[in-house]
Amino acid sequence: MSVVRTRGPVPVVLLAGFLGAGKTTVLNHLLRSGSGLRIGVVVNDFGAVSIDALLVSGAVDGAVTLGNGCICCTTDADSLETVMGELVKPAAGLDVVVIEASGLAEPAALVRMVTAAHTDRILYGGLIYLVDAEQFDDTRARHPQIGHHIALADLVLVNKTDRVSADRAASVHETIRGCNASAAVLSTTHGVLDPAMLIDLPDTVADDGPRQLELSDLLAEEHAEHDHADADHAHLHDGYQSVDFATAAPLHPRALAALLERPPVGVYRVKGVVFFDAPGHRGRYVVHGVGGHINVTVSRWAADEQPTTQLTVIGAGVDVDEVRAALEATVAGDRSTDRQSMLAITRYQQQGRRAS
Ligand SMILES: Nc1nc2c(ncn2[C@@H]2O[C@H](COP(=O)(O)OP(=O)(O)OP(=O)(O)O)[C@@H](O)[C@H]2O)c(=O)[nH]1
Repeated sequence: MSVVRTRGPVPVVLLAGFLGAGKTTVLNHLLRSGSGLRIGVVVNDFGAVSIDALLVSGAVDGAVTLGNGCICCTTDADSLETVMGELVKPAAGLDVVVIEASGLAEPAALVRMVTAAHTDRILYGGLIYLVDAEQFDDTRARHPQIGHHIALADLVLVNKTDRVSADRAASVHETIRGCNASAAVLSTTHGVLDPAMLIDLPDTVADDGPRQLELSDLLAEEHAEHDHADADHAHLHDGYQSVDFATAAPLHPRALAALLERPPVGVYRVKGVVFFDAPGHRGRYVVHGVGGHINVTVSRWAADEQPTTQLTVIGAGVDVDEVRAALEATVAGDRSTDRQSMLAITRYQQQGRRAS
């Protein structure tokens, strides 16, 4: 499908949602969809190292990483504004900029940063909020403030509907409707979203329409409640820790599988790129662990890419030293890696198999 190029200000769309909901998957789908839309990308990760930058498709017109923690707090508004300013310059020739927030970012803070950007080249293009259909109830029970995040969204994607029954999906839609009666709510699988939605989010692009008024009300309300620092409005990332791990040494597949299958207490998310030195398995393995599901894909290393491992582990109340030790224990060292031991990892190449 081809998309008509926008003129004038460039819409900046926020893509948010809890850890592992599928934000990078959506982004990669949009980038590979062949829509003709030129998409600039800003990625932000909770950890100091941006794994998402490694996982975003190579075919990006403009990609910038904002590292060192959630954009909503640690990265200052000025650097985001500078990055957006560069991407929306006419010379960049972009039709839309998508900011993929970290899975623990506060959407309200991000919306404020984009709407406050002082340039007439930037148009706030709206908030796309993803939820993981299977994990939604549990996540919301742990983090009630997710209801406030959904309230700010223009489009809510109920992703991973392949993992739930139609009734479950309908019940998630109903809960979302209870949080936000005006947003469009769509079910998706593997983040398949029509790229045209990016420049035509419902009720977002009008400068002075009712949704804009509603948005400022919501932001003001969010701000006021935030000041009260009640439990609901603690930042999502409060209490979460991340541990980054990088090594040029190959990992041992069984040791990594053990970490993914039985992660240290509190770990919710593991993601990264992994190098094994097994015959026939020297490719670029991308591994994901999200709330008990493990998924592995393999591709070739780029010609200029040095095979190395980079992993990030994120969890609440984790013992950082224990996680670091568990990560270090995945290095193969003297252990030999044969085809047989690779089965411990390749069995998860089947989409989203549960750890067993
Ligand atoms: N079964 C299934 N798996 C999915 C779907 N969408 C994404 N995934 C998988 O979910 C895992 C996490 O996806 P990501 O796109 O990395 O999630 P994310 O929201 O960017 O993660 P963070 O940036 O860590 O918050 C990956 O293994 C994806 O392949 C889906 O619709 N169905």
